[in-house]
Amino acid sequence: MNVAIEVENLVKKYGNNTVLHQLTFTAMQGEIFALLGANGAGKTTTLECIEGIRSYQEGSIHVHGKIGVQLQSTSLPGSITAIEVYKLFSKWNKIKGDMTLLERFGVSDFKNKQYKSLLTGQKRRLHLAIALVHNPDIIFLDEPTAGLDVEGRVALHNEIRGLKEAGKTIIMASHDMAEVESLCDRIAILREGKLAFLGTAMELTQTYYGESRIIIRTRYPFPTRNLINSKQVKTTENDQNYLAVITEDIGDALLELLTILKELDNDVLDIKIERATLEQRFMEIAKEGR
Ligand SMILES: Nc1ncnc2c1ncn2[C@@H]1O[C@H](COP(=O)(O)OP(=O)(O)OP(=O)(O)O)[C@@H](O)[C@H]1O
Repeated sequence: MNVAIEVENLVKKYGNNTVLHQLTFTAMQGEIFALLGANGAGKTTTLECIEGIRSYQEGSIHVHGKIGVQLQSTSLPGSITAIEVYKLFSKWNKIKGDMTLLERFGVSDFKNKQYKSLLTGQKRRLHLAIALVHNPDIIFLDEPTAGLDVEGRVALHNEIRGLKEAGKTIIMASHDMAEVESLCDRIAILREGKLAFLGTAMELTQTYYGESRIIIRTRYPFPTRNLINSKQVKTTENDQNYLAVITEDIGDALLELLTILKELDNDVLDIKIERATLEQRFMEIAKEGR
């Protein structure tokens, strides 16, 4: 896999306020890469530095390919029609706009409507068509499905997957963890302008000192006094034949629980393990930086 974007030791200051501190990461060609962080963490600043519309003080950025940027909803005049917007951007890119893109994103259905009267989903589809007009290699999406209904969301997610299949690199900022989990190959989490996490969604929920919950249903009640000296089990909830324990080590805790149950000649009827969700993990890293 080839590199699409290389950001190395990026430092950005607004006046005396340093908002990006030696930021380093790489996005690969053909991956969907999420840039996450709490408000003010530096996502927009990072994207704008990569897009080349913001200067920075130190470090380097290398972008390997043509970029396309999805506009924010407020960026266009209200009286212009959808087709005029599309032609304007085609002209700006010195190309004859590919009208099949309008069909593909359903823009043709509302091409003569004024921008101000478009629904949120229509605006997003138009913005995506504009971002793709010059057939870019790397596409920047900012909250691509915010404000869309379920149907619009699913349709747009399929389009984004289609772009990836066509070999495009997608860099997206999103606050929607379900969207990030289902779409993105890798996630970078910024906290106060520093990289707090870089990896897959799976790594984000699995690797960690995070706590998990083991819930066991047994044939007979489980006397919790058996767990008083346990190193693995932090807290327990016990209700007749249900036992729920919190642990940082699922393997050892499970082994210990099953051994005790065996000794007591108690049967296990069901075991359920609940891990931290992506949302919980994101909150921990983005807010506390653990
Ligand atoms: N034009 C500017 N002038 C001065 N400070 C700025 C400017 N733009 C952003 N900042 C500051 O830089 C920091 C990072 O802001 P940025 O908008 O990049 O964060 P963000 O993660 O995109 O936040 P959000 O999720 O709210 O969009 C914040 O402290 C913000 O106040």
